[in-house]
Amino acid sequence: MKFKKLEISEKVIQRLTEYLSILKDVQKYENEINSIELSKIMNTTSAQVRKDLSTFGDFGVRGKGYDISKLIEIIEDILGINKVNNVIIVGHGKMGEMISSNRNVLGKGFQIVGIFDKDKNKIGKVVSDNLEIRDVNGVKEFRENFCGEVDTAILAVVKEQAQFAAEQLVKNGIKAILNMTTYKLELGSDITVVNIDISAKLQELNFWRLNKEEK
Ligand SMILES: NC(=O)c1ccc[n+]([C@@H]2O[C@H](COP(=O)([O-])OP(=O)(O)OC[C@H]3O[C@@H](n4cnc5c(N)ncnc54)[C@H](O)[C@@H]3O)[C@@H](O)[C@H]2O)c1
Repeated sequence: MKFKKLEISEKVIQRLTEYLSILKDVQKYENEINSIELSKIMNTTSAQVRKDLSTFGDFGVRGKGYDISKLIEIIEDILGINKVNNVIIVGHGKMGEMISSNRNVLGKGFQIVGIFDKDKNKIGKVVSDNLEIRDVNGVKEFRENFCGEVDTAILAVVKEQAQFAAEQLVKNGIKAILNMTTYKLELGSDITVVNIDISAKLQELNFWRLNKEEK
């Protein structure tokens, strides 16, 4: 089933990933959970939980709650992680290496199938899991010859190269970019971009730390 972006807010998807993580923990000792219990762990209201989950269908049983393993299955299906998604890393500096050398960072449903850089001194080097760093100019050929879809890239180039590198990726068929750079990419509306910025998150954290109300 396809969901229209306009109908679903980013926050709902963010919460969906949080529900999944909580459900996986709770599954270790419970088979069912109701919206009140889930809302307490999420620090939200039960109405919010019911509203979020009802965006995607009618999963709960009135008076009984949700079957946890079924709900996990449904959320994984919605997030498309019940199958393996192929991902390439573009830019294998400190950040790219941190990701490629620690596959756990990707979690369930994703595998790195290619690593690309423009640095001639890096190209040809074999890094974790026997993946060779390839020339970034070879993304198109790589995608065409790979047995499976490769639509997603993690962009970890220097900020100054971000827009150029992203445009090249799009020209070569990439449809979704996890943007690790702080550059605000401008790409067509058919391209999905999600930005990750640890520094911005720390600033946000700091604001809330400084403005925390005393209990
Ligand atoms: N998301 C975060 O929270 C976070 C944290 C730290 C750094 N960053 C950002 O991540 C990016 C990478 O940082 P780093 O410390 O790994 O930098 P780095 O200089 O160590 O590595 C950058 C790599 O990108 C390669 N590169 C440059 N232009 C390229 C292009 N057009 N195509 C392919 N490869 C190219 C370089 O050869 C190099 O290997 C930067 O934009 C940095 O600001 C993000």
